[in-house]
Amino acid sequence: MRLPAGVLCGAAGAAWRENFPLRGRDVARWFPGHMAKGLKKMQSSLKLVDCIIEVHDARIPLSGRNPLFQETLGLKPHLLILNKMDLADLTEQQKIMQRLEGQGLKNVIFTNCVKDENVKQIVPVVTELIGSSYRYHRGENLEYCIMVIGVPNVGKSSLINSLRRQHLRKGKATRVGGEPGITRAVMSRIQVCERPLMFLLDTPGVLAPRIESVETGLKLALCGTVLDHLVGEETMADYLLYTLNKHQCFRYVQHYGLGSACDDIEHVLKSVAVKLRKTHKVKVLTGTGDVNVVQPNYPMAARDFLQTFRRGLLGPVMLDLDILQGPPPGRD
Ligand SMILES: Nc1nc2c(ncn2[C@@H]2O[C@H](COP(=O)(O)OP(=O)(O)OP(=O)(O)O)[C@@H](O)[C@H]2O)c(=O)[nH]1
Repeated sequence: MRLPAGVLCGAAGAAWRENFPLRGRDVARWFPGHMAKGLKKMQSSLKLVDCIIEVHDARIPLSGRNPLFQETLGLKPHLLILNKMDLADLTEQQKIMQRLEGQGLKNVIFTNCVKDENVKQIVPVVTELIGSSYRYHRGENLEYCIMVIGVPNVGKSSLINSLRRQHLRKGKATRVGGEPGITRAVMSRIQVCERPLMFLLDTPGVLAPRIESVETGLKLALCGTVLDHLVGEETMADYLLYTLNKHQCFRYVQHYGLGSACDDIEHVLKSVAVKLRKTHKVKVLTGTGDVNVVQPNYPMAARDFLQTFRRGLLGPVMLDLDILQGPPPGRD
């Protein structure tokens, strides 16, 4: 594993890396066939749709949304759901809302679809949005049809299931999974509410054909929207460590019993592997013959570090803090 230059280990407050050497594999071009097909089908079904709910991850409220959605589906009333709020540090929520408003996004709700938090706010907002728009193609039809869109793994299916629990007291209608790309069948039409009679169309997660930057790709990958092996788990673990240190989120130190915070991913993963007993013996040839050396299992340690983060056990984070702390667009 290559080590980043200028690594520092020490107590909280030490100087952390100012930037991340961007050496991820090309995340920027992951656009599998089912996504292209999905987007086409979504466009062709638009005439049936009264409103669009776009679900995105609350840890990256300002980056990683698919610009194709705006270009191709932007004709309908739009509600942005920032889901997984339980995993996000929302200290700067006001600033986030201001930035989104600057992008023309006025209807935004933060949710936790596992615990059904804030999900009850959605139907009234959608009803209001549709009421104030001209449903020229629907005439007297009193059914509401909403399309749920978003990049993979942000909780689109979970949102539909949560709405059903809240309004119909019914269980799962659509499959939920921890890996991106679970929903592949386009356009399952699912009832979520009786009054008003509301149906949601679940859609497959669609990433932009070109992600705007490698850093955005890494943030999307940390949130689980891109398959881990496409980026490389050890690169992602290093980006995670870099982010946690930069944001002074040192819960990982206690979680893994590290003694002190550290900016050296090799050192951290070694300690993680030892703690998890994920080590193996390798034969090393020396001048006096073969010697068995204990080697940490870096890939397994990296996987555990990522999964622990995604479960929220390393504390809430705001991966777009760099954007929030920078100048608003158009003022640099
Ligand atoms: N912590 C947390 N996890 C959530 C939340 N909502 C969904 N999840 C989890 O996120 C993962 C993905 O959820 P899905 O509902 O399958 O996401 P999706 O957007 O439909 O995924 P694709 O089908 O890949 O596009 C699952 O493991 C869910 O349990 C939330 O609010 N908080």
